[in-house]
Amino acid sequence: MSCPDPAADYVWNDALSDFSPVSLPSNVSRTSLVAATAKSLDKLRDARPRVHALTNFVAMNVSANVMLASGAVPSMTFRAESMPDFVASTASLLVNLGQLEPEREAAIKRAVPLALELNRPWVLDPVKVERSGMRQDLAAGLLRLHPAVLRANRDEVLALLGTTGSAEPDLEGATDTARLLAQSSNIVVAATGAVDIITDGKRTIRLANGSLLMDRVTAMGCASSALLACFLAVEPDPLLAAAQALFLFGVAGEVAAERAAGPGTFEPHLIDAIFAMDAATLDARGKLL
Ligand SMILES: Nc1ncnc2c1ncn2[C@@H]1O[C@H](COP(=O)(O)OP(=O)(O)O)[C@@H](O)[C@H]1O
Ligand SMILES: Cc1ncsc1CCOP(=O)(O)O
Ligand SMILES: [Mg+2]
Repeated sequence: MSCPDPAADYVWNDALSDFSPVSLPSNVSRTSLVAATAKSLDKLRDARPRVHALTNFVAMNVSANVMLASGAVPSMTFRAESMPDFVASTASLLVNLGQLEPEREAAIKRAVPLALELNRPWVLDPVKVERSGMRQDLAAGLLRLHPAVLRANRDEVLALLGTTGSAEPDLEGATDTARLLAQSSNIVVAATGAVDIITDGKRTIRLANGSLLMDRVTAMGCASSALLACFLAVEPDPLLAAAQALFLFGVAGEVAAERAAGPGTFEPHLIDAIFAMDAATLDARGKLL
């Protein structure tokens, strides 16, 4: 049975009428991305920040393990009344729209205005937004509140731009599309796929690591968004936080794919590879386009 939170709609509608855009600086090289990713991982492992993830049941377990492997400490309650306590003490927040049962929607509408008020960076993952008008409406409202980063696959990016049809087949088209959404929403967009495109509309970083197996194991996108929330806890520039998280995730995915016998054994190898990641491995494998 759902548990409506009477405060949620009031706080939510109030928040929608009051947002402030972010402003961003410039320039990233491969060498600096390797060094910055390793540095952020050191910070995560030392400080062990707590990161609150409002995510779906399919993704919870793998996301929590990916977060723990990075050094962060996950919390995942989606009880609306618990949001003030959990958001006040979190370093950053993940908002994932997968499954989206009423309890989690109420928690999201309570948590996001609190995160904005308390200056906690947050990530939006608009899971399968192209398939549901209800999810479209919620995602559009959330985008107006300026998440630090939107992490979405190419179909989701297109849906948020209001375009129908399937994702751009070519990289330049997909890059233009991601830039357009970043500019029109004034946020960082991390459009994942075989190549991850991370852009604030001016600066763009494209990462070509990862494995085909990541498309054959459930909730890899959700787990990448969870890892991104962890990096927002230690890296203040959202473009760099997104690039570092997806760089780590992609390189760890490649390492895992070499060790796994198939999708069934991929996930534990991925978690092991994140846990053991170092600057030398990032440097040896990192591919920027
Ligand atoms: N064909 C592929 N080759 C390499 N990496 C991939 C591939 N497909 C997805 N990935 C990686 O898997 C992760 C999840 O991305 P994606 O599949 O786009 O998300 P979602 O599960 O939300 O659709 C990202 O880190 C992405 O780089
Ligand atoms: C909610 C849900 N339903 C099917 S898969 C899934 C989890 C999301 O998966 P992904 O992160 O790969 O988009
Ligand atoms: Mg997804």
